[in-house]
Amino acid sequence: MIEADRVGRTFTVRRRVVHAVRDLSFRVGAGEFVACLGPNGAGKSTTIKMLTGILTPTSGRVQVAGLDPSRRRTALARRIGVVFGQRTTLWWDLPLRDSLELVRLLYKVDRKVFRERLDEMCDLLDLGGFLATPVRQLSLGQRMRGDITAALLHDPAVLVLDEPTIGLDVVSKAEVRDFLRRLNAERGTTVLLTTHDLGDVERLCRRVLLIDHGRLAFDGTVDGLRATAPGRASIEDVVAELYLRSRTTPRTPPAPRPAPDGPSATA
Ligand SMILES: Nc1ncnc2c1ncn2[C@@H]1O[C@H](COP(=O)(O)OP(=O)(O)OP(=O)(O)O)[C@@H](O)[C@H]1O
Repeated sequence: MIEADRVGRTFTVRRRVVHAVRDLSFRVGAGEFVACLGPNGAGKSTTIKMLTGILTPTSGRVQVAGLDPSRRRTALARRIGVVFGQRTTLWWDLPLRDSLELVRLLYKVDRKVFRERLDEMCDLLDLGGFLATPVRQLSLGQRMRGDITAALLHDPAVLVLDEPTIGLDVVSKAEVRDFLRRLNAERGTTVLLTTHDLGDVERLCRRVLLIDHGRLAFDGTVDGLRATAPGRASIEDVVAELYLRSRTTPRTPPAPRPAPDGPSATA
């Protein structure tokens, strides 16, 4: 369903080349629920942006739902839903209901289907109390529920979320997680999310991709991730150790230094 094959993305900032993502390869099958972890600046958002067609890779190949995201952005939009926790796709000054109606028009969702889905989302995400509220007046938790609804109105096969629980209180987090778990289990929607909240990982994901310095550092189960730092009590401790190791490990091996009295053989 999602495929990254030796993908790279660079940015040039004041003539300096930043390698945000390097040589990244992974596959996510239909119906999987996968978390993408990594320290700040590791390349997670850049990866998500390439998977959703916002950014074009500078090397390698990406396919999502059988499409090249940057070339088939419109076609892809019909197959995937995207939620950015730090930004809304809703219309700031419109009531949530009108904002969702605009999304319906954009995605050409049949009016009857829209009503059924909205009713369902109102039940599952408890939207009813604030459908008439302008988006700018919504709390972060309400806005997130609105954004998730907007991303799912066209019933996409894949849902990609960038930090969906950021800033949410414990109850809102639990509600969003419960909703995502059910979406994956009952509708079979493939879910890929980035997060710094390891509660999301423990409660939702069977598989973890760990990105470090733009490269894939781990791809496996949550238990497999724990096993990389034996003796650590919690998943937070495991991940903290991995991130600390990453800070102290050079990104590329240092060039061999010649011995003081000239180059030596294999010493
Ligand atoms: N538009 C851009 N222009 C220049 N550099 C960028 C741009 N976007 C990202 N970068 C750089 O690419 C690297 C990876 O950034 P990215 O946002 O993908 O990391 P991240 O893992 O999502 O981080 P965080 O967890 O802090 O959100 C960083 O060094 C960042 O500064």
